[in-house]
Amino acid sequence: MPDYIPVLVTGGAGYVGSHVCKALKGNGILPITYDDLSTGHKEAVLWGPLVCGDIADRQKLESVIREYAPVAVLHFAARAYIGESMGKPAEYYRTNVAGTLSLLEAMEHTGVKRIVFSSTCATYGIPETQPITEDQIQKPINPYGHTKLTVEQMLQDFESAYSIKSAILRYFNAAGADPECEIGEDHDPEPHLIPNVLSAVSNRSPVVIHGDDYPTPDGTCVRDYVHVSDLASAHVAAVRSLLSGADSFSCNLGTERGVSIREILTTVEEVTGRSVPHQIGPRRPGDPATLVANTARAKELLGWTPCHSDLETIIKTAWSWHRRQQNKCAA
Ligand SMILES: NC(=O)c1ccc[n+]([C@@H]2O[C@H](COP(=O)([O-])OP(=O)(O)OC[C@H]3O[C@@H](n4cnc5c(N)ncnc54)[C@H](O)[C@@H]3O)[C@@H](O)[C@H]2O)c1
Ligand SMILES: O=c1ccn([C@@H]2O[C@H](COP(=O)(O)OP(=O)(O)O[C@H]3O[C@H](CO)[C@H](O)[C@H](O)[C@H]3O)[C@@H](O)[C@H]2O)c(=O)[nH]1
Repeated sequence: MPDYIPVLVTGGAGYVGSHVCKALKGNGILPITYDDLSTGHKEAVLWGPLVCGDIADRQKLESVIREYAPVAVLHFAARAYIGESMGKPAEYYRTNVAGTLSLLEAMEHTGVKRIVFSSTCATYGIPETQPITEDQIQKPINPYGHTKLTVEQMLQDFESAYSIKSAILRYFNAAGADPECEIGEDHDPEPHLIPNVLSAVSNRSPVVIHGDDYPTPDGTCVRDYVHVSDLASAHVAAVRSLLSGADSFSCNLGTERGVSIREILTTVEEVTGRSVPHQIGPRRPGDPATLVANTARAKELLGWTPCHSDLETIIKTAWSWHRRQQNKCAA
C-alpha cells in the first residue's frame, strides 16, 4: 500500500474537482473532498474521503485540516454560472469571495501554505487581442469574473502577509468526461453548451443558441474547449510544482483553438450521427464574443500539453457519459 500525500480538495464532488481527484489518486496524492453538495454529487467522490461542509464554516475547515494534515489545498468550490451571476451577484460574492476568505483564514490558522485556485478566462473580460496571454489586462464583464479576480488579488495579499503560495489556474471552457466513463458533467439545471446540445440530440427538443450576431466568423460565440482530464493533469503538475518549492504563478489552461457554437453542433452531428434540433435566441448577458487562450506559460512552467482536447474526443467522451446517465435513468 503506497503512502499517499494528503491534500484538501474543496468542491471535489463537482465536475472539474472530481476529475482532478481521480488524477491525484493516480499520482500518489490522496484527495480529501470538502463539499456542501450544492451542485456536486457524493457518487462522484470515489478516490478519497468526503467531508460534507460549507467553505464558509471556518471552524469545520480547521478541524478537517487538523484531522487529515493536508500539505496543500486545491480550491474548486464556487458558484460558477456566468448568466446566473448577472442576476444573483450576492450569492457569488458570498460563496466565491467570503467563502474563499474563510478558507484562506483556516489555512493561515492551521499553517497550510500552498493553494491551487480555480480561476477563469472570465477574469479577462473582453480582451484586446487573442489568443489571450496572462499579462493582458483583467477587466471582467460579469459578477462571476469579478469574484474570481478578487480572489486572485486576495491570494497575492495573503502571500505577502502569511507566505501562502498559490498556483492560479485560469481555465477556459472545461468540457468532455472521464475517458473511462466513471464520472462526467452533471448539473441541474445545466448551463453549459455541450451537455445541452447532447440533451437536445437525445430528447429531440431544441437547444437555444444564445445569439448569432456576434463579431465572429459565423456570428456565434467562440470559446476554447479544454478536456477536463487535461485540466486534471495540469492540477497534478501544479500541486507538485508548489510542493517542490516553486514560486507562486498564474497560468491559462486552454488549447489555443477557438471553436464556435455552430462548429460544436456540426461535430456533435458527426459523432452521434444525429441532427441537433436548435433555435436561435437572444444573447446571454455577460458573454464575450471570443475567448481563446495562449498556453505558452503552462507549457513552460508545468510541462503541460493537452492530449485529450481535440474536439472529437471531447464530444465522444461527453456523449458516452451522457448515454450512461440516460441508461441509468431508464433502468
Ligand atoms: N466548468 C468550467 O468550464 C470552468 C471554467 C473556469 C473555471 N471554473 C471553475 O472551476 C471550479 C469548478 O467548476 P465546476 O464546473 O466543476 O463546477 P461544479 O458546480 O460542478 O463544482 C463546484 C463544487 O463546489 C461545491 N460547492 C459550491 N459551493 C460550496 C460551498 N459553499 N462549500 C462547499 N462546497 C461548495 C459544489 O457542491 C460542487 O461540488 C469553479 O471554481 C469554477 O469557477 C470552471
Ligand atoms: O444552452 C446553451 C449554453 C451555452 N450557450 C453558449 O455557449 C457558449 C459557452 O457557454 P458555456 O455556458 O458552456 O460556457 P461559458 O463560456 O459561459 O462559461 C464557462 O467558462 C467560463 C469562462 O469563460 C467560466 O469560467 C464558467 O465557469 C464556465 O462555465 C456561450 O456563448 C453561451 O452563451 C448556448 O448558446 N446555449
